[in-house]
Amino acid sequence: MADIVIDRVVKEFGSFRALKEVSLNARDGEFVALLGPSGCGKTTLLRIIAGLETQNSGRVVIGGRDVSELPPRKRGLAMVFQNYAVFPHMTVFENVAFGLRMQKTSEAEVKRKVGRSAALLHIESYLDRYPAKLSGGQRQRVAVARALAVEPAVLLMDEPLSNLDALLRLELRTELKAVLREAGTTTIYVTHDQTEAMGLADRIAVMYGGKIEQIGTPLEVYATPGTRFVGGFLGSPPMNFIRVACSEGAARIGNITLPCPVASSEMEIGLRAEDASLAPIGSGIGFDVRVVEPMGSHLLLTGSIDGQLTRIVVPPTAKVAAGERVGLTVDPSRLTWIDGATGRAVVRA
Ligand SMILES: Nc1ncnc2c1ncn2[C@@H]1O[C@H](COP(=O)(O)OP(=O)(O)OP(=O)(O)O)[C@@H](O)[C@H]1O
Repeated sequence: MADIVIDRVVKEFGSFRALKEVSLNARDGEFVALLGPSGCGKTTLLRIIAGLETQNSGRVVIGGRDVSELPPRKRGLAMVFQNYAVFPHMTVFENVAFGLRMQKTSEAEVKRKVGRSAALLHIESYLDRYPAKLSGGQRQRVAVARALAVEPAVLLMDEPLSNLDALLRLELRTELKAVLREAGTTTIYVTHDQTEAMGLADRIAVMYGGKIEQIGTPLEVYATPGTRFVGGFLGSPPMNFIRVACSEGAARIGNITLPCPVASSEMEIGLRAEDASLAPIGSGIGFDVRVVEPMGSHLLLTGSIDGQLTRIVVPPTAKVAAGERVGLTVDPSRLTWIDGATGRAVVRA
């Protein structure tokens, strides 16, 4: 069993608190993505799990063993970082074999495990080459193959795909997911790329300002954000937030009335761009279209509801022009109600 428990970890750099009592559990074999904007503490948390950084307080427990005081090599984990750290003076074979040789694995076993790992990452055909003769994507595959060759119970990855071009990133992402699922490796993966986190992870921990804002499956964090930050960080375009006042159990938005979950003068309605559709002429919430962008699979409409910036997506064949006022229909059950004062989603009673 290689579950990971991060228990109330605090990290300070001088007087700056980079991690504020962060707790997180990853189950055996689970893939957890740490997602958040630059500076939110993702890398610091990963480095603490790895043992490359020491926390001020809190514990890291891997597979039931408290590793908080152990050096990295004694924690039973493998790591892959973004600047593909392959050794230039070693062939691809020797690079992949590196961890196995450190463990004094027999030659026959080295051959078998390198072969298996290389096959998983599709690098068998260049095992004899040196890294200088490889593309960035191939080098990154070598780094991942090396990490997997030792069959780690826990794999830590920090933006491992960020140096690759978009197509290669997509290809390697898909492979990584399949390979890690097959191997049953518990993985913690740092990224600021929401598509990567959504595509790869069993659960996403969304971080902000040294804290975990929310943790859940990709669908949970996307469809039911717990805070304004999470709703705004996930999704492209991000969730819309429209300020409304709730009185006597109802809020007015555009020219329609919606039932309010709580009585508060300061509420925001979180509306996903794809959760609004065009209403028959003369009905729905008034939406003033300012810009129409044809994106191929859909039209992105930027405009305003009650003077507040709103972006929605509609089918590519929709007849909408900039400067028009159209009506929108929304499904009230898909709206997120945010308390404007706290930024937290309101759970309906
Ligand atoms: N060695 C250090 N000394 C001082 N401050 C640090 C140190 N390492 C990180 N920090 C600060 O801690 C905060 C968190 O940094 P961290 O690298 O964990 O963020 P991140 O979420 O991984 O960001 P990015 O995506 O940009 O790598 C940042 O404000 C950073 O400036």
